[in-house]
Amino acid sequence: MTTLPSLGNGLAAEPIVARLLAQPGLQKVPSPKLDLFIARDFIGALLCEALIERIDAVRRPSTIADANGDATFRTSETGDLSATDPVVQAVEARLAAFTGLDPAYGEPLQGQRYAVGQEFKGHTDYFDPQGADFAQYCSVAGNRTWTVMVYLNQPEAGGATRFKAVDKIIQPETGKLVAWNNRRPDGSLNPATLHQGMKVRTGVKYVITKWYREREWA
Ligand SMILES: O=C(O)CCC(=O)C(=O)O
Ligand SMILES: [Fe+2]
Repeated sequence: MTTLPSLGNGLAAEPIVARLLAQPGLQKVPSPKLDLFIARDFIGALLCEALIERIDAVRRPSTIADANGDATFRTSETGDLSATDPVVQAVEARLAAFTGLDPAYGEPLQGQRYAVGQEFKGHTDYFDPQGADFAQYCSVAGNRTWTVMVYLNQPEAGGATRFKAVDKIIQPETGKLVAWNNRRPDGSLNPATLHQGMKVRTGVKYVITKWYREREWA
Protein backbone atom coordinates (compact mmCIF):
# COMPACT_ATOMS: atom_id res chain seq x y z
CA MET A 1 0.00 0.00 0.00
CA THR A 2 1.35 3.42 -0.89
CA THR A 3 1.13 6.18 1.67
CA LEU A 4 0.00 9.52 0.29
CA PRO A 5 2.13 12.44 1.44
CA SER A 6 0.80 15.12 3.79
CA LEU A 7 0.29 18.44 2.06
CA GLY A 8 0.59 20.80 5.02
CA ASN A 9 -1.80 23.06 6.88
CA GLY A 10 -4.04 24.00 3.95
CA LEU A 11 -2.95 27.64 3.78
CA ALA A 12 -1.54 26.73 0.40
CA ALA A 13 -4.90 25.54 -0.84
CA GLU A 14 -3.97 24.37 -4.31
CA PRO A 15 -2.48 20.96 -3.40
CA ILE A 16 -5.38 20.24 -1.05
CA VAL A 17 -7.90 21.12 -3.76
CA ALA A 18 -6.02 18.92 -6.23
CA ARG A 19 -6.00 15.98 -3.79
CA LEU A 20 -9.71 16.37 -3.14
CA LEU A 21 -10.56 16.63 -6.83
CA ALA A 22 -8.67 13.37 -7.42
CA GLN A 23 -11.00 11.48 -5.06
CA PRO A 24 -13.65 9.42 -6.82
CA GLY A 25 -17.15 10.76 -6.36
CA LEU A 26 -16.08 14.14 -5.08
CA GLN A 27 -18.36 17.04 -5.91
CA LYS A 28 -17.13 20.64 -5.99
CA VAL A 29 -19.85 23.19 -5.36
CA PRO A 30 -19.58 25.43 -8.41
CA SER A 31 -18.83 28.92 -7.11
CA PRO A 32 -16.00 31.40 -7.55
CA LYS A 33 -16.67 32.63 -4.00
CA LEU A 34 -15.30 29.70 -2.02
CA ASP A 35 -13.80 26.20 -2.24
CA LEU A 36 -16.54 23.86 -0.98
CA PHE A 37 -16.56 20.10 -1.54
CA ILE A 38 -18.97 17.26 -0.85
CA ALA A 39 -18.32 13.51 -0.90
CA ARG A 40 -21.00 10.92 -0.17
CA ASP A 41 -20.11 7.66 1.59
CA PHE A 42 -16.81 8.96 2.92
CA ILE A 43 -17.08 6.52 5.83
CA GLY A 44 -19.33 3.52 6.34
CA ALA A 45 -22.40 3.20 8.55
CA LEU A 46 -20.67 0.99 11.14
CA LEU A 47 -17.92 3.51 11.74
CA CYS A 48 -20.58 6.25 11.97
CA GLU A 49 -22.43 4.25 14.62
CA ALA A 50 -19.25 3.73 16.62
CA LEU A 51 -18.54 7.48 16.51
CA ILE A 52 -22.08 8.32 17.64
CA GLU A 53 -21.51 6.11 20.69
CA ARG A 54 -18.28 7.95 21.46
CA ILE A 55 -19.98 11.35 21.14
CA ASP A 56 -22.79 10.30 23.46
CA ALA A 57 -20.21 9.34 26.09
CA VAL A 58 -18.59 12.81 26.23
CA ARG A 59 -21.12 15.39 25.04
CA ARG A 60 -21.70 18.66 26.90
CA PRO A 61 -23.36 21.96 25.88
CA SER A 62 -21.63 23.57 22.89
CA THR A 63 -19.92 26.95 23.28
CA ILE A 64 -18.94 29.83 20.98
CA ALA A 65 -16.13 32.39 20.88
CA ASP A 66 -17.00 36.11 21.06
CA ALA A 67 -20.27 35.94 23.05
CA ASN A 68 -22.89 37.82 21.03
CA GLY A 69 -25.75 38.08 23.52
CA ASP A 70 -27.81 35.40 21.79
CA ALA A 71 -28.17 32.46 24.18
CA THR A 72 -29.83 30.44 21.41
CA PHE A 73 -27.03 30.96 18.86
CA ARG A 74 -25.57 27.48 19.24
CA THR A 75 -27.83 25.12 21.14
CA SER A 76 -26.23 21.77 20.28
CA GLU A 77 -23.94 19.55 22.33
CA THR A 78 -20.23 19.01 21.65
CA GLY A 79 -17.61 16.50 22.69
CA ASP A 80 -13.89 16.07 22.09
CA LEU A 81 -13.02 12.57 20.91
CA SER A 82 -10.02 10.71 22.28
CA ALA A 83 -7.00 10.59 19.97
CA THR A 84 -6.02 7.23 21.47
CA ASP A 85 -9.32 5.58 20.50
CA PRO A 86 -8.80 3.19 17.51
CA VAL A 87 -12.15 4.26 16.05
CA VAL A 88 -11.06 7.90 16.11
CA GLN A 89 -7.65 6.97 14.71
CA ALA A 90 -9.32 5.17 11.80
CA VAL A 91 -11.25 8.30 10.86
CA GLU A 92 -8.21 10.51 11.32
CA ALA A 93 -6.19 8.32 8.95
CA ARG A 94 -8.96 8.37 6.37
CA LEU A 95 -9.28 12.18 6.65
CA ALA A 96 -5.54 12.66 6.19
CA ALA A 97 -5.39 10.41 3.12
CA PHE A 98 -8.49 11.94 1.54
CA THR A 99 -7.68 15.64 2.06
CA GLY A 100 -3.90 15.71 2.34
CA LEU A 101 -4.29 17.99 5.36
CA ASP A 102 -1.54 17.23 7.88
CA PRO A 103 -3.05 15.97 11.18
CA ALA A 104 -0.30 17.84 13.06
CA TYR A 105 -2.23 21.05 12.28
CA GLY A 106 -5.60 19.63 13.27
CA GLU A 107 -7.57 20.29 16.41
CA PRO A 108 -8.75 17.13 18.21
CA LEU A 109 -11.64 15.52 16.34
CA GLN A 110 -14.91 16.86 17.74
CA GLY A 111 -18.44 15.50 17.72
CA GLN A 112 -21.65 17.54 17.63
CA ARG A 113 -25.15 16.39 18.49
CA TYR A 114 -28.35 18.29 17.66
CA ALA A 115 -31.68 17.28 19.19
CA VAL A 116 -35.03 18.54 17.83
CA GLY A 117 -35.01 22.34 17.69
CA GLN A 118 -31.25 22.65 18.15
CA GLU A 119 -29.12 24.62 15.68
CA PHE A 120 -25.96 26.61 15.09
CA LYS A 121 -26.85 29.98 13.58
CA GLY A 122 -24.88 31.70 10.81
CA HIS A 123 -21.16 31.92 11.57
CA THR A 124 -17.72 31.47 10.12
CA ASP A 125 -15.35 28.84 11.50
CA TYR A 126 -12.40 31.21 11.53
CA PHE A 127 -12.05 33.46 14.56
CA ASP A 128 -12.57 37.18 14.09
CA PRO A 129 -9.14 38.81 14.49
CA GLN A 130 -10.94 41.85 15.97
CA GLY A 131 -13.01 39.69 18.34
CA ALA A 132 -12.61 39.75 22.12
CA ASP A 133 -11.59 36.08 22.31
CA PHE A 134 -9.11 36.02 19.42
CA ALA A 135 -5.94 35.81 21.51
CA GLN A 136 -7.39 33.11 23.75
CA TYR A 137 -8.24 30.84 20.82
CA CYS A 138 -5.52 31.68 18.32
CA SER A 139 -2.30 32.80 20.02
CA VAL A 140 -0.70 29.34 19.96
CA ALA A 141 -1.84 27.57 16.78
CA GLY A 142 -3.09 30.55 14.78
CA ASN A 143 -6.44 30.86 13.07
CA ARG A 144 -8.31 28.08 11.25
CA THR A 145 -7.53 27.12 7.67
CA TRP A 146 -9.84 24.28 6.53
CA THR A 147 -12.97 22.69 7.99
CA VAL A 148 -13.86 19.07 7.33
CA MET A 149 -17.17 17.75 8.61
CA VAL A 150 -18.85 14.34 8.31
CA TYR A 151 -22.54 13.61 8.94
CA LEU A 152 -22.89 10.43 11.00
CA ASN A 153 -26.61 9.94 10.45
CA GLN A 154 -29.63 11.35 8.70
CA PRO A 155 -32.27 13.04 10.85
CA GLU A 156 -35.85 12.50 9.65
CA ALA A 157 -36.26 16.22 8.93
CA GLY A 158 -34.14 19.35 9.16
CA GLY A 159 -30.49 19.65 10.15
CA ALA A 160 -29.11 20.75 6.80
CA THR A 161 -25.98 22.88 6.54
CA ARG A 162 -26.62 26.11 4.68
CA PHE A 163 -24.03 28.29 2.94
CA LYS A 164 -25.98 31.48 2.38
CA ALA A 165 -23.46 33.38 0.24
CA VAL A 166 -23.50 30.66 -2.41
CA ASP A 167 -27.12 29.63 -1.90
CA LYS A 168 -26.21 26.01 -1.11
CA ILE A 169 -28.06 23.75 1.30
CA ILE A 170 -26.39 20.43 2.08
CA GLN A 171 -28.58 17.65 3.44
CA PRO A 172 -27.19 15.34 6.12
CA GLU A 173 -26.62 11.77 4.93
CA THR A 174 -24.87 9.02 6.84
CA GLY A 175 -21.14 9.11 6.04
CA LYS A 176 -21.24 12.22 3.80
CA LEU A 177 -18.24 14.55 4.01
CA VAL A 178 -18.26 18.33 3.57
CA ALA A 179 -14.97 20.23 3.35
CA TRP A 180 -14.17 23.85 2.74
CA ASN A 181 -11.34 26.32 2.76
CA ASN A 182 -12.03 29.11 5.25
CA ARG A 183 -9.69 31.33 3.19
CA ARG A 184 -9.52 32.79 -0.27
CA PRO A 185 -6.75 31.50 -2.56
CA ASP A 186 -4.49 34.35 -1.35
CA GLY A 187 -4.86 33.13 2.26
CA SER A 188 -7.13 35.94 3.48
CA LEU A 189 -10.15 34.99 5.60
CA ASN A 190 -13.22 34.39 3.43
CA PRO A 191 -16.57 35.75 4.71
CA ALA A 192 -18.36 33.81 1.94
CA THR A 193 -17.81 30.70 4.10
CA LEU A 194 -20.65 31.93 6.34
CA HIS A 195 -22.77 28.87 7.16
CA GLN A 196 -25.31 27.55 9.62
CA GLY A 197 -26.43 24.22 11.01
CA MET A 198 -30.18 24.47 10.51
CA LYS A 199 -32.65 23.33 13.15
CA VAL A 200 -33.34 19.63 13.38
CA ARG A 201 -37.11 19.25 12.95
CA THR A 202 -37.52 15.51 13.56
CA GLY A 203 -34.97 13.07 14.93
CA VAL A 204 -31.43 13.80 16.02
CA LYS A 205 -28.32 14.80 14.09
CA TYR A 206 -24.71 13.80 14.73
CA VAL A 207 -21.62 15.12 12.95
CA ILE A 208 -17.88 15.06 13.47
CA THR A 209 -15.80 18.15 12.73
CA LYS A 210 -12.11 18.56 12.17
CA TRP A 211 -10.58 22.03 12.04
CA TYR A 212 -7.07 22.77 10.83
CA ARG A 213 -4.82 25.65 11.97
CA GLU A 214 -2.02 27.78 10.62
CA ARG A 215 0.46 26.33 13.09
CA GLU A 216 0.82 22.91 14.70
CA TRP A 217 -1.66 21.97 17.39
CA ALA A 218 0.47 21.25 20.45
O1 LIG B 1 -23.94 21.08 12.01
C1 LIG B 1 -23.73 21.67 10.96
O2 LIG B 1 -24.37 21.43 9.94
C2 LIG B 1 -22.70 22.75 10.92
C3 LIG B 1 -21.78 22.70 12.10
C4 LIG B 1 -20.82 23.83 12.11
O3 LIG B 1 -20.91 24.74 11.34
C5 LIG B 1 -19.72 23.87 13.09
O4 LIG B 1 -19.67 23.00 13.98
O5 LIG B 1 -18.87 24.77 13.00
FE1 LIG C 1 -19.20 25.98 11.44
